Amino acid sequence: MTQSAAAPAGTVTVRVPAKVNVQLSVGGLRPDGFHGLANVFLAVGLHDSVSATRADSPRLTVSGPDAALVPQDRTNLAARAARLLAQRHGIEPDVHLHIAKDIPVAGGMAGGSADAAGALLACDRLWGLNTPYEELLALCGELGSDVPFSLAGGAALGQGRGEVLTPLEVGGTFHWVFAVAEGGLSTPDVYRECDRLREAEGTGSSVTDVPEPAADEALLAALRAGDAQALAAALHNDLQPAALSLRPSLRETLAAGREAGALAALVSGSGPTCAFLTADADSAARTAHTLTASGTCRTARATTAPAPGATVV
Ligand SMILES: C[C@@](CO)(OP(=O)(O)O)[C@H](O)COP(=O)(O)OP(=O)(O)OC[C@H]1O[C@@H](n2ccc(N)nc2=O)[C@H](O)[C@@H]1O
Ligand SMILES: Nc1ncnc2c1ncn2[C@@H]1O[C@H](COP(=O)(O)OP(=O)(O)O)[C@@H](O)[C@H]1O
Repeated sequence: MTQSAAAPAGTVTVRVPAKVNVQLSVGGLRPDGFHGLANVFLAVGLHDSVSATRADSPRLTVSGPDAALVPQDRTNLAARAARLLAQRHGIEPDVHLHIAKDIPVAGGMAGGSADAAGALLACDRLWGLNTPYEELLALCGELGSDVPFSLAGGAALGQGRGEVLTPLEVGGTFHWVFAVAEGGLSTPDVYRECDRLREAEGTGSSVTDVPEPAADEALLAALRAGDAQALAAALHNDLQPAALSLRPSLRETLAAGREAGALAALVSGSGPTCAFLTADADSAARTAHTLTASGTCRTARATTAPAPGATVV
């Protein structure tokens, strides 16, 4: 049975970061259709904001240059998050969610996951539920593999399908540039292509063929030390060959960033956004400028990491 929600408030707005995977090691395909991961997430300073306002029925709006690319029906991850939270507390999901979208859509930067985590926290506060953090994290895990990290932010090792988090220490600020591509890539398609490439190489792609992935100790030490050179040497993404196979033009984007002076270049998660680690803020600004002018991406943006997780503003 449902009851009406208590503790009315005006509007609650939550700011949520995008992520880059500094290590994405992909194990074999599990019987449940997911891959076991050693996924080292780093939250970066590109954000969406999710606002929750009381309403008579569920409603969702999206603003920002890429708003048209975001589903505005019940399939939106933010709307799903609100329904899940309401259902767990036996209340109606009557809320107007507004997403101010700045994270590239279908870009391998967990924008949808960010909106889900943001909506969960915003609705929790709007409805006066004050769900314990560990319970919010568990709800995030039900919504998607990357959603718990969007709530947590900072840096973390994601195991299982990425949802089992261990927070990681970061000893400094890292300067990144993100080259945003024209159009997105589907995450399931990229995992499927990874499996296809592994089969074609003759290594096999199932859990019995692929060794269980583990975090790279040198990479974790580089994060702890805030050492950009060491982190650059350790960056690794097992989905990169699959993303490049589906979108060969990304090779030119990666090359353009390296030529512009980045310490290292890699595809962000499932892509097609490309990520460039640079030595400092000046180098990041120069790299972003050169990449934008190169014509190998739609735009390039400089920012820093780590960023805090979902935060009520
Ligand atoms: C690849 C990563 C890297 O952080 O993110 P993106 O770069 O796309 O943002 C993640 O693993 C994406 O996580 P997320 O986008 O939350 O995926 P989910 O909704 O849980 O799953 C979508 C689909 O991706 C595939 N999937 C996802 C996670 C995982 N560990 N193994 C998988 O094979 C499955 O086909 C699944 O049905
Ligand atoms: N709030 C949302 N923002 C963006 N995409 C969403 C959202 N809700 C559902 N989606 C769907 O999720 C897909 C993946 O989007 P996104 O999370 O931005 O990319 P990625 O999984 O590459 O990080 C989109 O193509 C879209 O259909």
